[in-house]
Amino acid sequence: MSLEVTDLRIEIGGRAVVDGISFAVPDGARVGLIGESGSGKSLTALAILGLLPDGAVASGSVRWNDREILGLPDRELARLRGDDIGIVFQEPRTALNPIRTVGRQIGESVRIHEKVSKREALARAVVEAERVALPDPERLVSRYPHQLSGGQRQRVAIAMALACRPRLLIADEPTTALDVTIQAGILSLLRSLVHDAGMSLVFITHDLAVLAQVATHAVVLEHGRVVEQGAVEALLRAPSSPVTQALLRDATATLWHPETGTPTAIPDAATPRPARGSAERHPESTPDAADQGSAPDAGARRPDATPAGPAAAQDAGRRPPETGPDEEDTP
Ligand SMILES: Nc1ncnc2c1ncn2[C@@H]1O[C@H](COP(=O)(O)OP(=O)(O)OP(=O)(O)O)[C@@H](O)[C@H]1O
Repeated sequence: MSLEVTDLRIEIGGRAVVDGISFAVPDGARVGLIGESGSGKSLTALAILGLLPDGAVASGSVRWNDREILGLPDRELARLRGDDIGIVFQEPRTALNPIRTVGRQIGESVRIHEKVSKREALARAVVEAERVALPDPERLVSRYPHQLSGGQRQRVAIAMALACRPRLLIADEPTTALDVTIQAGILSLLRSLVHDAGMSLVFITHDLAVLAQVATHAVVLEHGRVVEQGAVEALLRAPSSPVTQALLRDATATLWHPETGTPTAIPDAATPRPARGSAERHPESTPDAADQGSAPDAGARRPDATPAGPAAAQDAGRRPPETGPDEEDTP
C-alpha cells in the first residue's frame, strides 16, 4: 500500500504554512520528513491523518492505496487511523492516559479495531508489550504510565500504534524527548518492527543523524516547501540545498566531532542488515536495557561525552547500550 502526497497546501488564517508539498511513500519504504522547526513537518503528517487543528484548511491530494483520503469524513478517517495507519508522537506522556493501566490502553486499540473481548484484549496487550521489548510484560501491563520510564512509555505508545498491524506508521519526532542512549534503543526497535512487518514509515525529525538511522529516503522541508529530496545516503554525501547542509552540520555535531569523522559514516539505514536470528531482527529477544529506566548515568553517553568518530556514531545507532540490571524497572 502506498502513500502519495501531491501539491499539499495548508492554510491557517490565510497564510500558507505548507505550500505545495509532494512526495511518495511506496509500499515498505521508509521516508523521513526533515526540516527546521516550523517548516511544516507536523502539519503535513496531521493532514495525512485528518487531524489538522481547527482553522487549518488543506488542499491538494493525499492518496492512500490509490484512494483520495484528504477530506474524507471523520468516521472513515478514524477507521483508517489504527487499521491502516499507526501514529506515534513525540511525547508519550501526552499520548497515554495517566489513570489507565498501560495494558488497558494497549488492549483498547485492539478492542476498538478488532472487536475482541476485554480478556482477549488484555492477553493481546501482553503479546504487544513483549513485541516492543518491554521487560516482564505480564507484570508491566498492570502498571500506570507514571510508573514507567520515558523510554518504556514510548515503547507502550509504539505498541498501541502497531497493535492493529497498520501498513503505514507515522512517527513524529518519537525520540526527541528522550535521552540520547534511550533514543538509540527506540530507533533500533522501530527500524526492526517496521522492517519485519514490511510496513511503510514516515519519520519526522529535525535531526539528520536520527533520520539516517531509520529512513532510506528523505524529504527536506523549509518554510512549508520541499527544498530537496532523495536517498538519505546521497543527501549525506552531497547535500545540495543550504538547508540540508546546515542540517548535516547540526547532525554531525549531535553524534560526533566533525573534525574526526566523516558525515557519510552516519549510521545509515541502507546498510545491509544482520542475518535473521540476530538481536536486531528480533528486538523482543533482547530487551534494550538502556530504556528500561532512566539510568542515573544515562548522561554518560550524551553527545559531549560520546567518543568521537564514526564508529562511535554507529555504535550509538546500532547496539543497545549496556546498563546494569538494577536500572531495569526504574521509572
Ligand atoms: N494551530 C496552529 N495555528 C497557527 N499556526 C500554526 C498552528 N500549527 C502550526 N502552525 C504554524 O505552521 C507552521 C508549520 O508548523 P509545523 O508544526 O508543521 O512545523 P514543524 O516543522 O513540525 O515544526 P516543529 O519541529 O517545531 O514541530 C509554523 O509556522 C507554525 O507556527
